[in-house]
Amino acid sequence: MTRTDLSAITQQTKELLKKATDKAITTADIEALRSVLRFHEYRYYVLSEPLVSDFEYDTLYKSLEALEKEAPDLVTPDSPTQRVGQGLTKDFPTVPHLVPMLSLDNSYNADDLRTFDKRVREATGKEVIEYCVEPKFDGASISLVYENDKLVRGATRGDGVRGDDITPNIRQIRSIPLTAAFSAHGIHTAEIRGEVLINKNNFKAFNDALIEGGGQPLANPRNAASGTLRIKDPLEVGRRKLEAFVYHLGYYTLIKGQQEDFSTHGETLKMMWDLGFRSPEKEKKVFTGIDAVIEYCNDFEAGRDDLPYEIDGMVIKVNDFALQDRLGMTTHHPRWAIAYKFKARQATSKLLRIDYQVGRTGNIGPVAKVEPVHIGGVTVSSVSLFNEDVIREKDIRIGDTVLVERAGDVIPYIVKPLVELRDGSETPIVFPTHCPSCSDPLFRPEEEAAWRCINIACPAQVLERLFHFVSKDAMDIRGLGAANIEKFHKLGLLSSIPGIYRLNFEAIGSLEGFGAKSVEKLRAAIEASKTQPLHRLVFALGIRHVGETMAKTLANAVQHIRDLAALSEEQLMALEDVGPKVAASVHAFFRNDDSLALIAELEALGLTVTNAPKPSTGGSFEGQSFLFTGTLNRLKRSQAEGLVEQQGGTVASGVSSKLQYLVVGTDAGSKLEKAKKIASIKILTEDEFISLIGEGFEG
Ligand SMILES: NC(=O)c1ccc[n+]([C@@H]2O[C@H](COP(=O)([O-])OP(=O)(O)OC[C@H]3O[C@@H](n4cnc5c(N)ncnc54)[C@H](O)[C@@H]3O)[C@@H](O)[C@H]2O)c1
Repeated sequence: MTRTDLSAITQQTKELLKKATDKAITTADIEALRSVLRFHEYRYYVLSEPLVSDFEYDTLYKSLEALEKEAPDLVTPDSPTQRVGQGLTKDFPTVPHLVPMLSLDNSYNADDLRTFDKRVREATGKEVIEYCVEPKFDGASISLVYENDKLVRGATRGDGVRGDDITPNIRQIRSIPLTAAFSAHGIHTAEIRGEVLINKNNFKAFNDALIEGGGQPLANPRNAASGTLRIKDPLEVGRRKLEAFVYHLGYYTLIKGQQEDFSTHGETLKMMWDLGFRSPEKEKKVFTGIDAVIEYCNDFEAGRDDLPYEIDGMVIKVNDFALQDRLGMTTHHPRWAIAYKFKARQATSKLLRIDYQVGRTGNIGPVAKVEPVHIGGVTVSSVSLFNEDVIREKDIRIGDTVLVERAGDVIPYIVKPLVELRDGSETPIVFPTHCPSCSDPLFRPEEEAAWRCINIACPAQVLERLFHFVSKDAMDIRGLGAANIEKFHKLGLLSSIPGIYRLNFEAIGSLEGFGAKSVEKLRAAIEASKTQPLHRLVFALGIRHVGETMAKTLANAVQHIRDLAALSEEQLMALEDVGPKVAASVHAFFRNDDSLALIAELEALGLTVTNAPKPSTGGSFEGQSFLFTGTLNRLKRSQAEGLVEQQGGTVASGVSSKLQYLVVGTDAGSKLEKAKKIASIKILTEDEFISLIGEGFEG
């Protein structure tokens, strides 16, 4: 496809989207809609490089569906509504599915689900329907055929009728059993459906390795899973640690004289779980009536980010097989099921300009300003680009249409520019040579990705250092937020960290918006911060490469903060998890006269600069250290660590002979291997850890 074709079809997509939003689409648009949808399906299924968001695709798809409903004579057999996406490659032999692998109808809100329920009730003549609700796994669909209890074939969904035969790759996925006793349920041949996924941790590790090797990271775990299934090297597939959930018994034949022992979808999920598959048996719930279904979908969406794998919605299925048969299917989807899609996480937008932010250590962070776009329930208009290398590697230009992703708590980022959509008006990004705040020339130290301003009096840096010092995880001074710091700085009331402890409260009291009460609160918060434990002060100083955990390691190693100045780089490196980079940075900080003067000043102002022995908390973990590895399923990592600290224990940063407990979640890696070699370390599962906490736990 040439660039002109591409820009024509993009233009056409935009026009149709606008018409769809304005409800101005007519049957005259039907052919254009079809060809545009076919084009985007090819980009999505075959190239794994979509040019529009799923929501935009679905909007056009729904418009076509509505038009065809209005004018059934205009439906053609090759219409996108009459088939599922094209996903056949030329790399594998193809095999027919025993029954077609269809898509799902989509819903986006409670009203859509109520309409679906109404339709089902009307078609079946039932007053209430029993539904089985389960997560919609966001990976690549597969079909597995078992004969005489043996896995004989694994295929992709392909075009829904035929799929790529990828049996050798499928055999590498450990959660897919090679034998499963279907015969115990009277079944001779079974075709089951599932989704292949790569969990978030493995995806991250995989992308990190790609980046390290100089490659481009993959956009999301779904692309990673579907791409991996199609590589022609089964051992490499095995190394990528794919996982599979199976969620549907699509077809089966019975052994002569036998009878099936299930009559609902929920029962088959349990059966597959008992046969050794990973089915959503633990996640599924069966409800009578749609209201409880809606509530469960909302609850699941709220907890989506805590799952170790990606889901993009829920699937609601009529539970009773007899009712499913009565409802039947269209050429595109079964009428007895619907997907409830969560809010989208990706969208396209236009890159308008780059702003440059000065960090507290003088690093210059480019921030892309994009046309405001809704992603995952929030409006995104600023996206960090981290450093100049990211811009160069991704070849991002002003005026580009960019694919923006925002997943859960993760800050939004630019996946890539859509190079195909360039029309020549885009301009390369020219990195500044001088600090945008103080105009000093910028430096880029060797082996670093960031340009820096090294003027420590640079106003932007002063502000950032103050923001960091008072922040929640540092000295936690409430009432001294960014807006107040900026205001006081502007008025000349605050220009350095010690200045916080010398604030002129009288002057502040006379400012607009500050009553006697708020001034008193601020004074009390500042006063209280003086007794924060030493590790918070170490963190608050904003030493490069020293995060919260490292600050604890450093603070625990000394009596007085000044003692850190006496440690050589070698001595620092002997501390847990301190590498050469951290050691060099800490050493440089404490050998600097300005830093020592700052510490002396803070000590004179009454801040805690010594490491007082911790009073006994009487907690049951007193004196014990814990480390967590792998993905926890019941607790969030931060929650688990908090529980340890609450009980008087400490959280270690690595495996060593000083560690007492290693708590192991799913997919634990090298830490577990290392810990197994040290006999004194007790290895606990998450459940064992929770029972150790005992009755205090209410999670
Ligand atoms: N952005 C684009 O350009 C573009 C292009 C084409 C398609 N799409 C997206 O893809 C969607 C269509 O893709 P699709 O046909 O794969 O449909 P889908 O992804 O919306 O839903 C169907 C699929 O869900 C999967 N699934 C996961 N968990 C399941 C469970 N528990 N039970 C049943 N199925 C489960 C199955 O693989 C099934 O094939 C569109 O709605 C659109 O959002 C986007």
